[in-house]
Amino acid sequence: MTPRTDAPPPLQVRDVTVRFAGLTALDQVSFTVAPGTAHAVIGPNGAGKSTCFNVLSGLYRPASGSVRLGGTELTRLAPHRIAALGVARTFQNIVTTQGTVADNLMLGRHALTRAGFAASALRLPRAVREQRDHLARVREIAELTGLGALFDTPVALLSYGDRKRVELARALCLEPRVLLLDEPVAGMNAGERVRMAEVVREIRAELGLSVVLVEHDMGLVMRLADEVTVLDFGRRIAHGTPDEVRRDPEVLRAYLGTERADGEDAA
Ligand SMILES: Nc1ncnc2c1ncn2[C@@H]1O[C@H](COP(=O)(O)OP(=O)(O)OP(=O)(O)O)[C@@H](O)[C@H]1O
Repeated sequence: MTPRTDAPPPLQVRDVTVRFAGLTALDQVSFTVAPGTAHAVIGPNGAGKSTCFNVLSGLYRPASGSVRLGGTELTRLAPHRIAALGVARTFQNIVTTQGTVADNLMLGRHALTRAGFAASALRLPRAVREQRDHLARVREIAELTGLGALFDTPVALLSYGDRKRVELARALCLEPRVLLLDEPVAGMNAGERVRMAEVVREIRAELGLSVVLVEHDMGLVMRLADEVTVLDFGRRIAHGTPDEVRRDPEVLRAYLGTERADGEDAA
């Protein structure tokens, strides 16, 4: 019910390979997300970033390799089991259009609800108390993500940027120890991007969780990430701090003609 206070375990990705028919979408990819750090996975279109995220969250099962959260192997677990272990994700495309911000965040608490359906429906005292505690925590998460003033607003009335933050807040309602952010600023305007970057920084500082980020916005990646893994055609071609990867000749080559790894568009 209360926020998790223990440090997140390391997330270790080792030699992960994913094949679709004849195509190797991930080819023996390895990286480690150290506890409490922000780790970005970047690369040109088709590099394997989404495939990597889908492996981490249990939507895809790799042909070989392992993903371990602390001592627990994740690759054989269903997505809801992985979420229950404290790995929550957001999705690129917003699907939320129904209910208020509060309703959506309470849905994010579902997996943490102990009182059964019958107890809740009958409004038994334990269920009522649990519901009240969840609502209080959900309100805190709304404040933390800048949604406090919009708590009772229907999601359908929100701007795109605010709705993306509802998605983020809903993932936080699982009290994750590792947060997977799939293109968190895709489709946002400049102001919304800055706001989202601030929120991600704040939630990391406040909740001490690890963040794994897939993102095309290189400026955001360079500002937020402690470490960066660069994929190209399913292979890891570089790895290091933002400063190290932005100078890496392989990375510059991979991005040539698409975008530069230093956050500037290629001329
Ligand atoms: N379900 C699938 N079936 C077949 N091929 C797939 C599937 N998902 C991804 N691929 C292929 O695997 C490769 C990696 O795709 P992926 O979506 O992981 O790349 P990405 O780096 O996320 O790209 P983008 O930046 O364009 O989202 C691509 O060649 C893609 O066409």
